[in-house]
Amino acid sequence: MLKNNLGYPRIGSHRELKKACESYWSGKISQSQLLEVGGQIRRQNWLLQQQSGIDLIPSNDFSFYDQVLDHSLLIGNIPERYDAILSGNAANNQLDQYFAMARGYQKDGLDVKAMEMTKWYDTNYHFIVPEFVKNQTFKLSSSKIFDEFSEALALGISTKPVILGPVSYLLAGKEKEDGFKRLDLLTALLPVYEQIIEKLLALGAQWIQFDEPCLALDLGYHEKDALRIAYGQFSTKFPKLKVLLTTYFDGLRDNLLAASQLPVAALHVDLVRYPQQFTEILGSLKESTAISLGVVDGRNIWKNDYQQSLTFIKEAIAKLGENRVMIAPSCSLLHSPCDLALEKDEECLPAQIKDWMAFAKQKLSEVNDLYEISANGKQELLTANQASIESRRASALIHKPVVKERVAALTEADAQRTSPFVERQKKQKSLLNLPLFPTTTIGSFPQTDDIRQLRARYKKGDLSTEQYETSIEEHIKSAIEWQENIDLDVLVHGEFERNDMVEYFGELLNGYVFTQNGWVQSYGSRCVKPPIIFGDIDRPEAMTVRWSSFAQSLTQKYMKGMLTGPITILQWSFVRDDQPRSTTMLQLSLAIRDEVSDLEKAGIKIIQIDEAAIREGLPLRKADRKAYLDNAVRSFRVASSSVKDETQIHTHMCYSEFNDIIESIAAMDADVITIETSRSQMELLEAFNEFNYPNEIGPGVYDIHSPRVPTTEEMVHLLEKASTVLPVENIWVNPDCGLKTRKWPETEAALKNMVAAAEAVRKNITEAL
Ligand SMILES: Nc1nc2c(c(=O)[nH]1)N[C@@H](CNc1ccc(C(=O)N[C@@H](CCC(=O)N[C@@H](CCC(=O)N[C@@H](CCC(=O)O)C(=O)O)C(=O)O)C(=O)O)cc1)CN2
Ligand code: MET
Ligand SMILES: [Zn+2]
Repeated sequence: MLKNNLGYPRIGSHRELKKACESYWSGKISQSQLLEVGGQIRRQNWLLQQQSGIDLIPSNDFSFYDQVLDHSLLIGNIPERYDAILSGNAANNQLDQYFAMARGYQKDGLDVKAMEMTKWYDTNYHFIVPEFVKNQTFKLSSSKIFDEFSEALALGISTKPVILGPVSYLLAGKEKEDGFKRLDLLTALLPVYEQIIEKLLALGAQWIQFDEPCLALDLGYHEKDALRIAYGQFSTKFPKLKVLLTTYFDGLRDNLLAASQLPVAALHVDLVRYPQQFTEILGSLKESTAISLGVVDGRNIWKNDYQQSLTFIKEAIAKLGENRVMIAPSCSLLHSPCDLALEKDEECLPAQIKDWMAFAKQKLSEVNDLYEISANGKQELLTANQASIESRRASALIHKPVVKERVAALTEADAQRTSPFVERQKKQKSLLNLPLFPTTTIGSFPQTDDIRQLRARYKKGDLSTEQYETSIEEHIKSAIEWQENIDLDVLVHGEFERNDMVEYFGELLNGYVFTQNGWVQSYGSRCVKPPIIFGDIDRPEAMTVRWSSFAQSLTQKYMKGMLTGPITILQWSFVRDDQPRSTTMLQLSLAIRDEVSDLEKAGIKIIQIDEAAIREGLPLRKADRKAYLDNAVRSFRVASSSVKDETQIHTHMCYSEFNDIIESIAAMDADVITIETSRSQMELLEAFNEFNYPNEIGPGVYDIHSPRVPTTEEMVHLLEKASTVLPVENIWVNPDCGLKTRKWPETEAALKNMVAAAEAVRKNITEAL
């Protein structure tokens, strides 16, 4: 029985990789220093996994930015526009070209945009979307996967290289030209995979892990056929190769036969997300195929219930024999924080609650424990585990009857604004009196080192509350003056008091605990520290009113109140697994609803409730979507419907492919929605157009994930494009998302250009009339 791990967090337990990458990008360290940090992290991870008793230790799960982008380089899928990065006198090499693809490049007389980025399945991890053209060719173009295998081997560890499977890779990308389908490229792609396999086998690899998470999606005949062709071909050409095929994030369901009949040495399944089909899977495996049991949750932080996992392990052994069973986490541990042992602050995380948890490092031990219990009869490990599980189950900390009663008492009327949108719009237009194409931003302004240090010093106790709040007020004051100067129409306070749009609220709500070091990669060097919901949620006191009313008191212009909505708070927290997500979401809705009412009472006329993560939380399988969307819409409406008609409710969503959920977006009935659209050149608006989306929309006119400054002309162009599909009186002008990750100089330049673009478009329209 092998102990298998699919992937380990690569950020380093103190975010060493983040710090090194950002230092390299700003010219503070050399490339060789950056490479050295990468090497140290890999070494530590491999040794840790070895010490934890893992047999199948992954390599090539490390990445300086994103593993999908690494894969595009591996197979030589580099869009032509990035060729320029390597030529000329800039002395760039492949790593710089790689970062240019991820982040854009605007120096040495070059101006190249970043590639599109989007969410990886239903996670908060973002990948760089592969681009495909009609006569796409592929060519082995990076040695990373081989170098890392050799590097581990030099440490005495024979790893299992991890590679994104050809079908999931093709499906993750986008056609950039008409006249072909990306799956047609399989034939051109497979020879490069074969070269990779051949080289890895020559280096001594035994197992190769092929990730095919697309098996968790609704697949048609062509996709299943592509899997059959690819893995059929690998097994024919490489009889010695041991393929470990993985699927995760949902069950196989109707893809069971498509997966179980593939000629692979082992099939990994996610038994946390979808235990229902387990017996059926065991019964349908080919005789030569082993099963890797994904029993330890790679997506949440709760301690594994050994008793429950052991039932799977026992059943698998009984049916297949020990040699055909592996124990594993459900998916790559990329999505887990690194090490629970680093949490030492009882105020953030009380010992009693900490005892219920496991982070990546602890999850490796859990895999090992499960092995020790089932193979070596170490019952004491089971006894200790069951004591923790039982203490959580029976804990009085978790349950608050008043909260449960309030959720149970919610009515239809609680989820309903007073008047329909058309009437609200009239009242709002006459009250707010904004120009056509009103300009605004999404909420946050740059989180400078200054502000982070301020927060860090306050947390440490080096600053008094008064000193801290005075400094935050100064930041707000100068942000408001600054926005008035560049002549934005609707202002924001800048979110300087927030570490993160979800963590901040988690810290202010009951029912949450949080960590000091529980970082998880979101994209590139950006990490999040999801707060943890362990019990029933309520709001002890107003959370944002103090800052919003202070900000509003400084200006005649309208200030947007700024909240994170229930769907997003839930999606970006680690959630309890002892009640349905929809129940927790409604508890959050009520907390936000009370905050909305308090903001309105304090005189705030525009309130934005961010639902950045609505699309990300959408179930991967169509069959599950309606229930999710109904709950999500209801939750948003409960959060937003207490206000009078004149109060304008905004929402904001990022990375959204809305085509399939546009009805639900409309059903949320926000007066204004701001969305990400710029990297996809407003493609998205077609869905709003086709559906005749009635409410107001701010299609983002520039990409904030890149430091590149957009020109006025390109934003005018995007706004004109938007005007052809949307009624002009419904269009707002704003960036794609918040500006917290940007620096002030580029923010200033970009927003000035944006205001100029709005003015130009207004002028064109007036002249045309
Ligand atoms: N939860 C969440 N998910 C999201 C987003 C989001 O905003 N939040 N946005 C979308 C894109 N994803 C993003 C994810 C992270 C960040 C981001 O900026 N993260 C920050 C960390 C934010 C944070 O919590 N900062 C804390 C802690 C800061 C810190 O690093 N402190 C230093 C000490 C202070 C210093 O001297 O710098 C330390 O602990 O070492 C704070 O500001 O208070 C980062 O990686 O740099 C941005 C976008 C989608 N998903
Ligand atoms: N109000 C938030 C901000 O501007 C919304 C971000 S969505 C990831 O940062
Ligand atoms: Zn956003």
